[in-house]
Order: sequence, then C-alpha cells, then structure tokens
Amino acid sequence: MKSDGNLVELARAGIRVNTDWLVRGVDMSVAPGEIVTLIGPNGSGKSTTAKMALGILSPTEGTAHRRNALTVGYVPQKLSIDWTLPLTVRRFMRLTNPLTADECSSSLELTGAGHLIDASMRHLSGGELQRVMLARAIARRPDLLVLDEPVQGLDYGGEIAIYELISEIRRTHGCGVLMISHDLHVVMAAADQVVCLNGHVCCRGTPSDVSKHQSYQQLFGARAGGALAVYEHHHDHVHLPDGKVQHKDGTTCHDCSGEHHTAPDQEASSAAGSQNEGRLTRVG
Ligand SMILES: Nc1ncnc2c1ncn2[C@@H]1O[C@H](COP(=O)(O)OP(=O)(O)OP(=O)(O)O)[C@@H](O)[C@H]1O
Repeated sequence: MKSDGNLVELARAGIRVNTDWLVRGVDMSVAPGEIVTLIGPNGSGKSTTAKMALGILSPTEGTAHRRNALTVGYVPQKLSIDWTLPLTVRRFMRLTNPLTADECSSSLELTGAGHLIDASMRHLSGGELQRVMLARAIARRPDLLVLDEPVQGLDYGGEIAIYELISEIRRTHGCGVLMISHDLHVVMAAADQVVCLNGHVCCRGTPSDVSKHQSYQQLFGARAGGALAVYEHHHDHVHLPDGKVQHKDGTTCHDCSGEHHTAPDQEASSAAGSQNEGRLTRVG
C-alpha cells in the first residue's frame, strides 16, 4: 500500500465483532504536522478507528498502514489507575516511560504543568490532569500524537487552552495529531481535516466544509446549526519578555492581553498562558 509520506493511513478499514460491524469503510490519513479530528456521536466508531490507526486493533477488512519505526504518543479516553494509591505526577510520567529527569520536567513545562511535578495525581483538577497526560504523551517526541477526548470534563476556557496547546505542540514538534471528540463547540480547533463518523464516514473535509455538510447537519441536528463556532489559531501578536505585547503592525502595548487589536468582527478568545492568539469564528 502506498504511504505518500503519511504517518498513518487507513484504507476501506473496518472492524467486525461476530456479525456486527463496529465501523466500516474508513479512509483516513495523518501527515506530519497535520491535525485530523474524528467527530461523531457516542458509539459511532471513533475510538475503534483510532485503535486501528494505532495498531491496537487489526482491521477485519481493508488496511491500516503505519510509517516504519513510527513513534506514537497516546492519550487514552480513560486512565486505568488505582486512584486510591498515592502517585505523584513525577512517578506517573515515568510509570511505563524510561524518561530522564530533563525529559520529564521539560515536557511538563511545555504543557504548563511544570509546577505540578510533585503533586499527587488524585488531587489534580480536570484541566491539570489533561496537561499532565499530554506531557506524558509528548515526552518521547512522538511522530504521531493520538488524543482520545482531550478536553473531556473541561469548561469552555479550559477546552480552548488545551486546543491551543495542541496546536502549539504540533507547530514546535512537527508531529501529526489524530484527535477524537464528540463535542461540537470548539472541537474543530485548528484541525486541518475533520472526519465525521457514524459507523462509516458520513462526510469529511476542512472544519468549515464539514460544518456546512448535509450529513453532518443531519447527524447533529440543531446542535450543528448556528451555535457552532470553529476555533481558528492565528499568530497575530507576540508577548515580549518585558511583559509588553507586540502586535502584527509592530506597535506595542503595555497592559494588553492582545485582544483589542483584532478585527472588530472577530471574537477573541482568552486562552490562558498562550503566546499566540486564537479566535472564534461563526460559520454556517
Ligand atoms: N470489543 C468490542 N466488542 C463489541 N462491541 C464493541 C467493542 N468495542 C466497541 N464496541 C462497540 O462499537 C461501537 C463503537 O465504539 P467506539 O468506542 O469506537 O465508539 P466511539 O465513537 O468512540 O464512542 P464514544 O463517543 O462513546 O467514546 C459501540 O457501539 C461499542 O459498543
């Protein structure tokens, strides 16, 4: 099967258990530096598709091809941890990963969780846990990052912060990202491609294309309508080391979050800790 430089490629891939097809006929690929998002309702086959991409499940029909010597970072939907046991973030990072102290702390720093290194896993908030899990997945510099519901349990601001972080990791590491969600609000965050599943591929394309697609609108009904906002990532300003903000036009401000120089028709987000600006654009 051809790979065309893709990290992973599924072709007409499907999984059958006994007589039931869990998902069928999936064509999908992730290239280096690309973010592909799988969306669909509960039970539509998103995790099953991701597991075929990861090689955890072999397709019953069709093919799943991964690039030779591909390294993968995986954040599963559920952690199988005994939460009654005391476990620090530092130990969790190294449980199945032979990480150096540097690898451990630098990846936690990158996800904004450096200060949590000695915290107890069971006391982390939802957003902190997601940042620690992301740090663990990126610690070995994977070629492909697979994230199953990376924003589960987070509030709206927390979702945007995590999506922005994922965009930043893709930009700095150049890895491909396969992301799964059944959330519709900012799920298309920075995705290059969206694949909409419901036991098969209903529709696919750029976030804007998919949000206008008839199958997508039928699948998600009223939720797919005007309330949908596609999160777009822009690099409009830079936070200088002295705390000033330098805008795209070169002007600098003292006390500004970077939001007030955006076009008036754009709604600026306030994702915490970001070097860049994200904004929400209504579509459809
Ligand atoms: N090993 C299995 N044996 C039988 N059925 C399975 C198995 N694994 C998954 N399924 C079924 O396959 C379907 C797809 O499951 P999958 O976990 O891929 O869905 P999903 O889109 O990720 O759902 P969710 O959004 O709820 O996480 C579901 O109906 C599920 O019950």
